[in-house]
Amino acid sequence: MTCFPFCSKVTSSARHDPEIDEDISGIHNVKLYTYKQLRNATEDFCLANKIGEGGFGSVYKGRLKDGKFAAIKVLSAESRQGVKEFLTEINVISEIEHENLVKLYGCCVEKNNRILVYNYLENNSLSQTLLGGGHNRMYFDWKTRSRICIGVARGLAFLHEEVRPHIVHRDIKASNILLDKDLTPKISDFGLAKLIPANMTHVSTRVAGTIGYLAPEYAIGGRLTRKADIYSFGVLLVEIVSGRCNTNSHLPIEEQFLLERTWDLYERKELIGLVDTSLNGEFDAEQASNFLKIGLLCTQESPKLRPSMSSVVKMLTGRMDVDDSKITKPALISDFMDLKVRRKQESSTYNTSSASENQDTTWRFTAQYDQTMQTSSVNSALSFD
Ligand SMILES: Nc1ncnc2c1ncn2[C@@H]1O[C@H](COP(=O)(O)OP(=O)(O)OP(=O)(O)O)[C@@H](O)[C@H]1O
Repeated sequence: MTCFPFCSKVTSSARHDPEIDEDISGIHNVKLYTYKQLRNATEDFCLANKIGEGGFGSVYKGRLKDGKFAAIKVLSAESRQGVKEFLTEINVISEIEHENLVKLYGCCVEKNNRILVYNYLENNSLSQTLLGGGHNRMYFDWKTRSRICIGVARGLAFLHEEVRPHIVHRDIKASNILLDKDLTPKISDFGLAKLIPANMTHVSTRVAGTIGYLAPEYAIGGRLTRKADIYSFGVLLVEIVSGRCNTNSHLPIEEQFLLERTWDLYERKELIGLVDTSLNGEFDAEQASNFLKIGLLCTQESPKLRPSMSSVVKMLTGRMDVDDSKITKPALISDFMDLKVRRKQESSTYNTSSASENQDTTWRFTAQYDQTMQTSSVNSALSFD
């Protein structure tokens, strides 16, 4: 079991650098790199080494002094909100280690620079390689897909049940699942993560996450429990089996929303028709059908009915039966209200503007939410009719 809070030791030659400001006091037990070290690692942050662009800045591939490759995420100077997430990310993942979580090597806090340094993962994100239509697209056979689903479930079960206090990730989605050289999945991007104290069943929070993956009770009520992550995982699971994004406006209307489509096929006992046709029928039909049912169990309207992540792992690995009789209709945000969301280009990764038409249909927002407010006063990028 891994426990918070962490000890407050900062390890680095940079700790005596007078230019490091008070942000450092919020950082515990993390290796600190100097800006110069990271500039050398990335050949002065040259464009050729840029491997991605996220909501909060650019990501470069670099080689550290010890010879290890690293993904170096430079927070953009304008990103005020990003600074908070920078500290969250550091404090959440610096002490935890798991095969299915991205590893943070350290960070840099110097003058205005805020930089995170991770282990470099060779095979990009699931949104690029499995769901994307660009040059990063890869073929995933059934065995690899099932291994990825189980790996992500194990990583999430670890965050939810083994770490104290429990961690809710809040942004489980295909672009936050990175793959190493063996296609082992690693959950990344802990900038929105929340710690749930042991004596609390939920925390009330400003809503953040990505539409399409967001549990309606959390999106609407701001009530955050681990079940919100389990909902997002259920959406991701169905995406991996079907090889398509949760929303695709290019499809006929009745097929645009993946969960609706899944429920429809489930009711017609035709669930297997959802499995990715690019597999050319080469998959374990019983396992694929079970995975889709687990996706439905995870996305049910009542959070209480959704299984815990450890049960999900057991079901995915065949150590627990998938009980059909427990499946109820998924919670669809569109059932609750008509959402108008200002569209923001989703984390378009560098050099992959053509990566995926499907990716364009993912929406991301961060909404201020106060429990005393009416939903109509939710501000920012999300508004309700
Ligand atoms: N550890 C890593 N190893 C290899 N590539 C990485 C790593 N971390 C990030 N990347 C690349 O950088 C891209 C951007 O990552 P980042 O986490 O900044 O944003 P995102 O998750 O794609 O988007 P958003 O910030 O909107 O959630 C990723 O899609 C991936 O291609």
